[in-house]
Amino acid sequence: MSEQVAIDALGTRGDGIAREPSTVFVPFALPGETVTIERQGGRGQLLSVDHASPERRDAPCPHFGRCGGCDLQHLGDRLYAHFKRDLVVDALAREGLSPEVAPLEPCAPGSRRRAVFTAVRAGPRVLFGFHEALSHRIAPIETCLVAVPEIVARLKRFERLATLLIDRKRELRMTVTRTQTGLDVAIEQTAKLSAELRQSAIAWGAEDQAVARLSVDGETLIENRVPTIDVAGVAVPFPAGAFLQAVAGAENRMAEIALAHLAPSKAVADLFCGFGAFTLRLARHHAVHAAEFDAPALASLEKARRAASGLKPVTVERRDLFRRPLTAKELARFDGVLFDPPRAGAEAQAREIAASGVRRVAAVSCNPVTLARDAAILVAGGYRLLRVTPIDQFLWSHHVEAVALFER
Ligand SMILES: C[S@@+](CC[C@H](N)C(=O)[O-])C[C@H]1O[C@@H](n2cnc3c(N)ncnc32)[C@H](O)[C@@H]1O
Repeated sequence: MSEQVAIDALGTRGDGIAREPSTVFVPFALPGETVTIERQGGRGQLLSVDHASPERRDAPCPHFGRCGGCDLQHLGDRLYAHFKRDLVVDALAREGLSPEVAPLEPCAPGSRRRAVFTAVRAGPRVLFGFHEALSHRIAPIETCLVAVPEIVARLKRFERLATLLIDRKRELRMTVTRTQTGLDVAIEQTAKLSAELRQSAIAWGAEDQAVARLSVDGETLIENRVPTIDVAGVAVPFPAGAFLQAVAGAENRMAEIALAHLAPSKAVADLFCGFGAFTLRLARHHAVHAAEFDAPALASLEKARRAASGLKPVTVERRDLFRRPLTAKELARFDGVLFDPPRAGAEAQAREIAASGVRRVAAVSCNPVTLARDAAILVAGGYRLLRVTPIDQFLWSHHVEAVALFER
């Protein structure tokens, strides 16, 4: 049965929230709007917008509403920037922190250099695209407004490859990354490749010189060029499937902010360093110790470090920083720390930093909730939280990056 409700807030996933007659989350509805919905438990399916907010705009992408990649295209610029900044402000406030929070640093459409596609069988057809929001269903796509043009221009080709290689029972995952030397295409969960399929996949990779490498379940089928990522003038070999900041411009801004803060430091620890996106930038000015769990990422960093010239000393360490964080005692030889953990944050590591004497700390995070928790640990340990900058690395999604700067 349909009902009309008044939306009075946005939830952390960007859904409209109506509180009367009882709380319901309504995707694609905005505060100030009156909408007609059909309730399905605590969620409401939007049937019509009866009174629209002046902050509403037409979504630019034809797949908006079905494709789960972008859920905020209907927000006007002002509301969008406030919403994302507030994700950070509110998470910090819940931990009792109220530092200066800068305005949201914007992100341009067509700048995401990595896309993860899924293909599934639907009867005789193969659906290729992105997951729908909160669903296992796939929304087929003809275009994408957030990915870089080199990726968007080849959607049909990627679909062709996925259709060729998809297993009978499992869904196929394809991660496409634009590197400095071309596209890295990494496929997971394929059928066991027959000699014929293997040849077809290799031919697919050979016929498009924009493809640097094609790998299937970790095995390189064709490498036209070694995929590399440029970090501060150093070409780092890109391990298939390794973590990469999604937008180069966002990575640059995060690095700029963190490096400016750490500039007076002599020796810096870069924790959760990946293949060295911050390590190699830091190493232009400081001795750096880089720690990370992912062995291929560390091997790439090590290779790049050896080949580079003009760097200060860099040491790398494979270490599980959740179980075995650098201890306060080990941190005594550093006067700066940068940490950039996965979404779960760096609770154990934050406790050791809080107990250390390290002068300056920069925290980079893709999750405001765990960032706030870790920030509260540092503040309880005597650090001042100087400033937090939200960065829009994930355009039109409800995700936001942030860089937080601490000092003692
Ligand atoms: C958000 S990424 C940041 C990587 C790098 N700083 C960059 O900007 O490219 C988080 C990194 O933490 C690493 N990681 C995840 N769990 C870890 C753990 N328990 N110990 C150490 N590193 C871990 C991941 O492999 C990944 O490289």
